[in-house]
Amino acid sequence: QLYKSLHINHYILTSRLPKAGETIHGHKFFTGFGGKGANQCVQAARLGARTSIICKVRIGSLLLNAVEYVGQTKAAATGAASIIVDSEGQNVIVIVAGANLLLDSEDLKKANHIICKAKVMVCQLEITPATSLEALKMAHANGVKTLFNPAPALADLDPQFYTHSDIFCCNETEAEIITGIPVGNPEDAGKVGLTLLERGCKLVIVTLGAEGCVLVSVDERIPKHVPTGKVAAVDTTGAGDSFVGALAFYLAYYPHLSMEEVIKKSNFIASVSVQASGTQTSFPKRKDLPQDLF
Ligand SMILES: Nc1ncnc2c1ncn2[C@@H]1O[C@H](COP(=O)(O)OP(=O)(O)OP(=O)(O)O)[C@@H](O)[C@H]1O
Ligand SMILES: [K+]
Repeated sequence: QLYKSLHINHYILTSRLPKAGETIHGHKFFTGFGGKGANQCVQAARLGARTSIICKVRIGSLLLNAVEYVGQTKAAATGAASIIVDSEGQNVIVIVAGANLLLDSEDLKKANHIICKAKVMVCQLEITPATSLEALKMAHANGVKTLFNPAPALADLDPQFYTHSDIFCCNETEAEIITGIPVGNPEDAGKVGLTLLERGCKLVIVTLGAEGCVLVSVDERIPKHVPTGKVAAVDTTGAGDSFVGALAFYLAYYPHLSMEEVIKKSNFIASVSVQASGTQTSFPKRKDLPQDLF
């Protein structure tokens, strides 16, 4: 399984968010790895998947095990995000994509052997869209299943993303930016799914937070709402990445499960992540989950 994009996150916890021009004291600072690609990769790995990430960082900035292809550059800093969270769980985030945006065709060529032998490739939009698209095409040409998560969303997404994604998985906000259809319930999500099928998608999943997901595909054009169990959410940050990582894990290791079953299991795993704080810190490990998921 393959993923893209990596950030170093700097977290600051404060009692409230600062106003423009204001300096306040925070009570905690810590760093962690982030980036949608890295988060999704971590969730899949915690379920037992063998994963690789293709990314670019500043030369000498960090060494990662579990990373099979790391391009290095002097031209930009490693991607970074500053995340300030107040006592109510509200946050403000600034991301500097940095070296992630320098991942290019040359890097993909060097990683070709990894791409060809993957069962599933997962792409997001935290690297240059053209590079993501090229990676999807390379995977597709080699019979690798492609899972595309158009995050952060772009209004003018290249239409080739639709045809080169075996599975197109977005949340409500991304669905609205991409299709112009505001999503507030499963019915709206169904409309998004049908619109994306018209644009060339084969299978669309729209995630709906506590409502679970809606699934639409060329084989089953009637939108199917797959609800998730009720849980006491403490921090939903990272739920989307936990879901996508779980989805990739099941697609690679349980290819004969029905899509509905795969989504039910992925819903469950993401619902565990919302019951703990943080992003990667909240992603469950296989040994701590009910074994009938595997
Ligand atoms: N409150 C919740 N209760 C149970 N499951 C949840 C909840 N919120 C999210 N989930 C699970 O996580 C999946 C993804 O959530 P969501 O649609 O909110 O993604 P997202 O907006 O990309 O997440 P985020 O931006 O918070 O990381 C949902 O489909 C569901 O399975
Ligand atoms: K969480």
